[in-house]
Amino acid sequence: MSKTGVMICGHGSRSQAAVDEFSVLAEKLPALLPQDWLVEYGYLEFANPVIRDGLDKLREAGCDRILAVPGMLFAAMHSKNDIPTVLNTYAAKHGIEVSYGRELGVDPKMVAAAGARIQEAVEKANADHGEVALHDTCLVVIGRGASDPDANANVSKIARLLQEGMGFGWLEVGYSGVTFPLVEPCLRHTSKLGYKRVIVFPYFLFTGILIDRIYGFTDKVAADHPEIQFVKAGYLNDHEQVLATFAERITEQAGAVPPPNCGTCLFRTQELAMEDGKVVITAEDRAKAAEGTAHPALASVPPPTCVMCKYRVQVLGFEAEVGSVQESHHHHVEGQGASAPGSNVSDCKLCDLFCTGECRLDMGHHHHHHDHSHDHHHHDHDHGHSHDHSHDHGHHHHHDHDHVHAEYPHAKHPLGPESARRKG
Ligand SMILES: C[C@@]1(CC(=O)O)c2cc3[nH]c(cc4nc(cc5[nH]c(cc(n2)[C@H]1CCC(=O)O)[C@@](C)(CC(=O)O)[C@@H]5CCC(=O)O)C(CC(=O)O)=C4CCC(=O)O)c(CCC(=O)O)c3CC(=O)O
Ligand SMILES: [Co+2]
Repeated sequence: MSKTGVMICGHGSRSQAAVDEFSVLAEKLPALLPQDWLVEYGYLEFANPVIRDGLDKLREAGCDRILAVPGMLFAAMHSKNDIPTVLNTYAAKHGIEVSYGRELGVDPKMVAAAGARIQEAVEKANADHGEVALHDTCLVVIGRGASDPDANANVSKIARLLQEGMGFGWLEVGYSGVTFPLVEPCLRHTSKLGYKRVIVFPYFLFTGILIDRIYGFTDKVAADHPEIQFVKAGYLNDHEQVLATFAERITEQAGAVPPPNCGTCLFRTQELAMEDGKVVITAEDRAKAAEGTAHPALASVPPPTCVMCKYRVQVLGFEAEVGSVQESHHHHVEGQGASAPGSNVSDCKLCDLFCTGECRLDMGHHHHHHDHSHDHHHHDHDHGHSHDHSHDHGHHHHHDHDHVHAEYPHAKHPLGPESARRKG
């Protein structure tokens, strides 16, 4: 008899409160799954346990089939690159089957959960400050923001479904980082529209550094506009419809047709970071392995996750990224702990009340991914000669930058991360 393990791959944070909230959700999930399935969780960044720890526990408990899911709202860098690389590296190392599910994505259950959080905020504001009609209220949805236009566009889609479903007078969409507009410029624009009440809703799973940033900028703009009621809505957290979506993302992997899966993407070569160097799995090898199976990515009508994927097809403005190598950048910040440098704004020279992200502005593109490591390890980023020292995550063999990561095309947009720069 085969034994099934479930691996929930969370984001992780330097904020202990964020990690605590995630673990509450992960511990509620087994109740929604078949009784004989074992469930573990782990984090991609900062927090412990890391994803490998959870996989170890499942393997040691005798699971020979592992169903992994990204604890992610949308398919961007983490869902499409980091997590599938961590999982496939583990599967290759231990000769165990690890299947990979889809992101939570655009789903009516997620929209219902978001709608409930907004409704709670509206009711509380009406009770505290008197009734304001939804037609006189502007909804602002803040997404995480990524260098993946499909993920960013899906935030807009969810936002529209919320505005239209609930009947708000107007809608604006902003992002907490990477893309544009960021929270502050978004709210400054919103404040010009003449709405009496503005509901700021972070479409986020958990609290953390970014929620503090979103609420922090909201307070800042609100202080400049006493004529407008700014209402901070709660984030998704462990809403029952979020839990139901997670459960579906797990169980659907055990169905007859597997869900679209970035872990077996037939359009990209993948690099696994094994302890003794990199292992390259070419797109051709993956296609060969998929022959004769009913993998949905092979269908003439691609599944939703793949339709607008910048790695599969040319997407306006992102043409350079088709077929780029799939690999993980996150080994540097894995398991550093919730008290990793930067977790405390009081240690920061640039920020007072919350992390604005200004510290990241002058890091080079590669440093964008490797910044945390520079405080702890010394990578000299030498190209083309082999290093004879070894260090724990064993990625040094392929740190030769033999391929270039496309930079986010609008990194310098004035309403993007640049807007956090303190002028003068
Ligand atoms: C504070 C920080 C960590 C720190 O340094 O402390 C942090 C924190 C968190 N991110 C979360 C989510 C996501 N992070 C990304 C992506 C990136 N996040 C990165 C940095 C940072 N993220 C630091 C602040 C940097 C700044 O100043 O803006 C980038 C830039 C660099 C990198 O990670 O290498 C990389 C860009 C990759 C690209 O180019 O696209 C995506 C999108 C994606 O998948 O790519 C998602 C949504 C996934 C989904 O869809 O759910 C959550 C959970 C939120 C929740 O609960 O929902 C937290 C927790 C928290 O807020 O504490
Ligand atoms: Co991240």
